Amino acid sequence: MNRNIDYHRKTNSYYFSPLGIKKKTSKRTIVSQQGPREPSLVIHQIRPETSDISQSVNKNSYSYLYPIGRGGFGKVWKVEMKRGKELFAMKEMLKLRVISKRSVHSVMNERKILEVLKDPFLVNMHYAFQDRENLFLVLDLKNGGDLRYHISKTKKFSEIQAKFIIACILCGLNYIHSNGILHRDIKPENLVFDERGYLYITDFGIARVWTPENAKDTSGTPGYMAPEVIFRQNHGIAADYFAVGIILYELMMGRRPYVGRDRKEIRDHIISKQARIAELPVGWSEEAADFVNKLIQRKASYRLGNKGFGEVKDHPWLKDFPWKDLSDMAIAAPYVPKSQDNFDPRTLGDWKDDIDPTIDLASSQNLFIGYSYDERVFCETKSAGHKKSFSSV
Ligand SMILES: Nc1ncnc2c1ncn2[C@@H]1O[C@H](COP(=O)(O)OP(=O)(O)OP(=O)(O)O)[C@@H](O)[C@H]1O
Repeated sequence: MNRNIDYHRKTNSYYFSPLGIKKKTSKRTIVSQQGPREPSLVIHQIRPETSDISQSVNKNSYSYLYPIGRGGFGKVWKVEMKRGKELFAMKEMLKLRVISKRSVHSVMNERKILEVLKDPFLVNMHYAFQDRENLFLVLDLKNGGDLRYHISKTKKFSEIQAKFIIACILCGLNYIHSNGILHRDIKPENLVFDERGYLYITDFGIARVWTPENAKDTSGTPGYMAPEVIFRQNHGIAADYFAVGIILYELMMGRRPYVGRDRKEIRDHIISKQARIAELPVGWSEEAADFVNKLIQRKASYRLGNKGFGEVKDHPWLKDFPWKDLSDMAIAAPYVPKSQDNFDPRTLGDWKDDIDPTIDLASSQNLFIGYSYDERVFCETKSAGHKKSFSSV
């Protein structure tokens, strides 16, 4: 994995660093702008040796086994790499759909961040490439379904099960934070199990490099968003720990502490009252309730985790947790998904989305997520008229 800022002499451009793209000094517009909603494509050249992503891998390098899910832009397939027979999940994203949903920025952001992050507690990316119509990400295959699915099925978890689940999240989160990145969308939908019951963090669409000045925008999912994010204040790693507290609250109580139909209602609840666990559910310890209450502190500076993973793992609830065995994946998980119970094939029906008819097909085909076969270019789309990237956030 490349951990240095990369410099491309010919184009005078800097690319990937451990903290994302540092600086771009050269760009070349290749598609003319014909209307206010059409994309213009800006190509940034990068050196092939700066990346793990090999340009020789493409769609034909895989045998498609069957679809295992449906994302916002296309199907997710279980695939087998022809060379080596390794199994992966392949996320297929229709370029027209990505542009129509103004999500180019988040898709490219995810790809850039996954390029630099590699950890056993994340869903890692192995390859990124495209054909004329689709972008593809080849990811670790995690067959156990997401935590949202399991919460809806299981309702409440035992303390032992919840502790294991939270410990997996904390391991992944600690790795992400130690690379200077905030995930900013930790929630059950973005946590997936493998068949053994280990849990992995996925979806880096709105993750970002943390710097004190830049983390002021509001993004995330209402219900899991820390108050400082909702109120557009500067935020850091404590915002991700707040989401962990909400998840543990949910595993313990079977509901979330701050609910509402929209951001405004949730915001009103947060303003009016500090949620806390006052009554212990049967079978749960005082330490667990204290751990949750400290993580869901509204004020970030008082929140457990504000000073980092060290203080979280020193909390009495986690005091004797076998971290080394967890990171060696040597513990039998106390909650194990039943095989094949995590995916409803009916969700793979036809898309009824409206693809924006004004998007120029030829332009969309020039959207690259990996290297194009001959030019080795990496591309971002900018919205015409405004100097602003398409974005879903
Ligand atoms: N790495 C993976 N291993 C196994 N299944 C996966 C993997 N990634 C996704 N899936 C399956 O595909 C479904 C859709 O995943 P995806 O990440 O594309 O969802 P999404 O967050 O809605 O998409 P998007 O980020 O494109 O909006 C998941 O709910 C899951 O069932």
